[in-house]
Amino acid sequence: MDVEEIGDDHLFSGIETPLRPDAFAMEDELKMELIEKHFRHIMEIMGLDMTDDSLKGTPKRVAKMYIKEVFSGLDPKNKPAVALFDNKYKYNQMLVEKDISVFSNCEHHFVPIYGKAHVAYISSGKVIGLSKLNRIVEYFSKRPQVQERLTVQIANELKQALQTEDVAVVIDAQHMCVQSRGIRDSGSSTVTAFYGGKFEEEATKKEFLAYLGM
Ligand SMILES: Nc1nc2c(ncn2[C@@H]2O[C@H](COP(=O)(O)OP(=O)(O)OP(=O)(O)O)[C@@H](O)[C@H]2O)c(=O)[nH]1
Ligand SMILES: [Zn+2]
Repeated sequence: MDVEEIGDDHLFSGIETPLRPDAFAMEDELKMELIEKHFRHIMEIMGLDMTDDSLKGTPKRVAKMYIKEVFSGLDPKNKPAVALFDNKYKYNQMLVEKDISVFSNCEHHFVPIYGKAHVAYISSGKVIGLSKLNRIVEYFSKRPQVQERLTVQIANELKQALQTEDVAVVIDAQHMCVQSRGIRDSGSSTVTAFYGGKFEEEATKKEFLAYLGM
């Protein structure tokens, strides 16, 4: 999609998540206290009885969920450590990690995006532990996201971690903002893809997609 064409460049600006330079100047504890306070205010505005047993803990739960769980990937201190190992097995073919669960949130509506990511790379002489592929997907998912940016952020991190251009990422996900509200199309899903280096070659791309049954 061309930014110029849609004429709404604030919606789709750049590969980096738009964060202010002072994004982490405030301690997590204080962030949670403030989110709790403001979320309670939102619930009060909606007329909810905040003395109700089931509701009164919700602002605190939401604050903890935002900072420690679903948006914890905003903070670089939560980035997974990825150790590189020598490719002593001399495995020089494609490695595909498929069906990695994606749980993210749409940055336009703050409702879930969920689906599967499939990532692949061809070793340049180094390998990483398999679970690190899943962890990289998880880290970038735990941000307010658009699927295009999520795809590119994962690909860039894989390139950097694995010291190769030969990486591919496909994400197939469902957006609750499309399914449960707005257009309310519960049958559609969104597929995005990144192909770098050798994956831009037709045969390599085809092999990767064949492993995915695509
Ligand atoms: N490209 C892209 N768009 C997304 C993603 N997630 C949500 N959107 C879309 O972002 C757009 C936001 O557009 P707006 O018109 O400002 O929002 P809205 O009035 O709530 O739009 P409707 O969803 O059509 O009711 C919507 O079309 C969403 O479907 C994403 O990951 N990528
Ligand atoms: Zn949305």
